[in-house]
Amino acid sequence: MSAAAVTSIRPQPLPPEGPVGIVPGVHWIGAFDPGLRSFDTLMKTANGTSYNAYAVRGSEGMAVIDTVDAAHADSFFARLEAVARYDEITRIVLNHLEPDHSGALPELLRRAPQAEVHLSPRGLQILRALLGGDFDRYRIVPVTTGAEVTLGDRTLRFLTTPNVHWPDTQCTFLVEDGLLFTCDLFGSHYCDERLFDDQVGDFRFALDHYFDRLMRPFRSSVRTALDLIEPLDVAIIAPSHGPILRTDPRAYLRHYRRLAGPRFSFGTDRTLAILYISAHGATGRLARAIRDGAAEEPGVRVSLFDLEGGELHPFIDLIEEVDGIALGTPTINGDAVRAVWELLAQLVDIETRGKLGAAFGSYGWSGEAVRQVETRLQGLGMRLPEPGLRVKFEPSDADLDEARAFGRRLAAHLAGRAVPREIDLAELAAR
Ligand SMILES: Cc1cc2nc3c(=O)[nH]c(=O)nc-3n(C[C@H](O)[C@H](O)[C@H](O)COP(=O)(O)O)c2cc1C
Repeated sequence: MSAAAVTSIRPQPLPPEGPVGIVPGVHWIGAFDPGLRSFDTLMKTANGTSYNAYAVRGSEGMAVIDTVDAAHADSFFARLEAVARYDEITRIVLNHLEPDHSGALPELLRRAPQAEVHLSPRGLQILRALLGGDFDRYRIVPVTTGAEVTLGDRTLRFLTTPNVHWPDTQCTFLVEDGLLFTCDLFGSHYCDERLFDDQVGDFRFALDHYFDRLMRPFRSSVRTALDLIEPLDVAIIAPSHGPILRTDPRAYLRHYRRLAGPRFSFGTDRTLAILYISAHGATGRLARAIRDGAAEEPGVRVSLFDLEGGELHPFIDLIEEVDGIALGTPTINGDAVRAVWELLAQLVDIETRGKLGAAFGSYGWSGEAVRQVETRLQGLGMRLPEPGLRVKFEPSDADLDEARAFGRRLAAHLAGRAVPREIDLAELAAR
C-alpha cells in the first residue's frame, strides 16, 4: 500500500500549537497522539488519544498537574513555557504515575527542582523507581484525602482514590473553580484537538469503551472514588485522556455510577451460576445435581449454563453480576478444556475478588482439570470454601448424592449459613 493510501484512511488533524485555556489562569498543556492504535496492551485506540496535563496559576504560585508520555514531552514543554517560567512552578501534582502521565516528569523536575511534588502515599515507591537516585534531590510531599495546598488565591484539595486503575491514583480538586482533575477516571482515548465535550465529535463510545477496558476490573474502587467526588461542587471534569467534560458534569457522574454499579438486583437473594462443559455428559450430570442441591437452599438463585451453548462475552457479564460460580470441566488430555480456559482468561476483565468459586468435573485416570481451575480461581482472588468435586467417569448414584450435597454447601456458604473452609494450594497439591 502506498504512503498516500495510508494517509487517506487516517486523516490526522493538525493539533493547535499552543496551550488551551479552560478558565482564566488554568490551561491545558498536554499533547495529542492521533496515531496511537493500541494502549497498555489492553485496548485498541482507533481515534488515538491525548495526554492531558494542566497548568494552574495562582496569586502565589503555579501548579503543574500531571505530565505526558515521554515521546510527546516536546509538545508539553512548549505549551508549558507559553504560560509559565520554570522558576514560577511551586507545585507538581502527580495524580497517577503510569508512564503516559509521568514520562516527562524527570525532565520537568530537572527544570523546576524547587517545586514541591504532591502524590498519594502509594505513589511514593513508584516515583522512587522512576527517579532512581534522584528521588532524594526533590521535595516530595505525599498527600491524602482532605489535604490542601495553596497557590495564594487558589486551593488544591486532594482525594485519595486508589485502584482506578493503579494503586497510586488520586484526584485533585481546584476548589475555587470547581475543576476536578480526575486523571484516568472519566477518560477517553479520543483525540480531538477541539478538546471540550461540547466541541468534539461523538466520543460517547470512547468514554464507555475506556471504562470497559480500564476501569471495569475495579468497579468497587470506582464506586468508592465516586463516594468522594459526588459531594463536591464540580463544574468541570478534567481527565488525563480525551475530552474535558464541562457540559453537565453531574450527568457524567451519574453515568459512571451506572457503569460501576450492578445492572439490577434480586433484593437480598444471592446468586450462584453453574457453568460447565461436557464431552460425554458425565460433567453435565454432575452440574445438574449440583444445581438441584443448591436450589434447595433458600435465598439463593441458582442458574445453570452449558458453556458450549453460548457466546463467551455474555458469560463474562453474567459472572460479573453473580455472587458465586461453580465451573465444571472434564479432564481432556491432562487439562481443562479450551472453552473453560478462554472463559477463565477473560475473567481478568471484570472484578472477581471475593466472589465464591468452586470447580467440579468428571475424569478418567489423572483428573488434573479441577485442580487447575481451582488454582486459577484462587489467582483471580475468589474464595474457595469447598474443595473441588471430582468423579471418575460416569457419576454413580452416590456420586450424584455427593454432588447435590456439594451444591447445598456452596449455596449455604453464599447465604452465610456455613463456615467457609479455605483451600490452600499446598492442600490442593497433596490431594
Ligand atoms: C480425548 C480424551 C482425552 C482424555 N484425557 C484424559 C486425561 O488426560 N486424563 C483423565 O483423567 N481423563 C481423560 N479423559 C477421560 C475423560 O475425562 C472422561 O471420559 C470423563 O468422564 C469425560 O467427562 P464428560 O462426560 O463430562 O465429557 C479423556 C477423554 C477423552 C475423550
